[in-house]
Amino acid sequence: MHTLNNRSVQDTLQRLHQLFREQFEKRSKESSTNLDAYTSVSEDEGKLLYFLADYAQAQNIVEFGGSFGISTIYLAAAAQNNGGMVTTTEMEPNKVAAAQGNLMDAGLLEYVNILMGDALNTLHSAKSPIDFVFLDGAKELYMPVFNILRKKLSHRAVITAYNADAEFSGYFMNAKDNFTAVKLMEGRLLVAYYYE
Ligand SMILES: C[S@@+](CC[C@H](N)C(=O)[O-])C[C@H]1O[C@@H](n2cnc3c(N)ncnc32)[C@H](O)[C@@H]1O
Repeated sequence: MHTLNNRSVQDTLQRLHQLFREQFEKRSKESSTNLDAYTSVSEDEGKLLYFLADYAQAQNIVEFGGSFGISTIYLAAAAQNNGGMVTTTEMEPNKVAAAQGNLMDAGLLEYVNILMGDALNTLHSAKSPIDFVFLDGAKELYMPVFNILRKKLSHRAVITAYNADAEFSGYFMNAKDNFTAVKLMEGRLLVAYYYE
């Protein structure tokens, strides 16, 4: 059975998606609020990440920007299927604590290593080879973060990035030698496939 279909995983995801929908609607009425804290992948986007990571048989998955752990749950479900682990990064301690609780509720905490702090510092400790990358932290850091990881990519790594800016997307869409890339989910999700 798919790990994603486990009762504990589904109950936790449904609770969190519902909470985020409510918080997003409430906060979007307060124009001064930074909505980043209330944004996560949607259910369809999370499922797509799960499908990709699972089908790639990814064992070593790295995430930039774990927040409260919604996307991390989808990735960790794939990691469990493949006997692997997710290394995720989050700079805000309150979010790390919340993510730990949410991953525990989903029954997936043992498949996740959370690096607390600035990913530009913490990700140097990421182990190689990396099979799957999901970038969803500060958009201007996608390229510096990717540059930390690129020497550790496995032969057929999959790189995914949420709401990447034109410069980052352009690099992958045009880097024809080693990458082939596509934008999915109305352009929100860049998926690049590395071939060494
Ligand atoms: C949009 S949220 C991530 C949402 C999450 N991926 C999901 O779908 O559930 C972006 C997160 O990246 C974190 N972040 C931004 N810059 C970071 C950095 N340099 N290092 C670590 N985390 C960072 C923020 O604190 C925030 O929680």
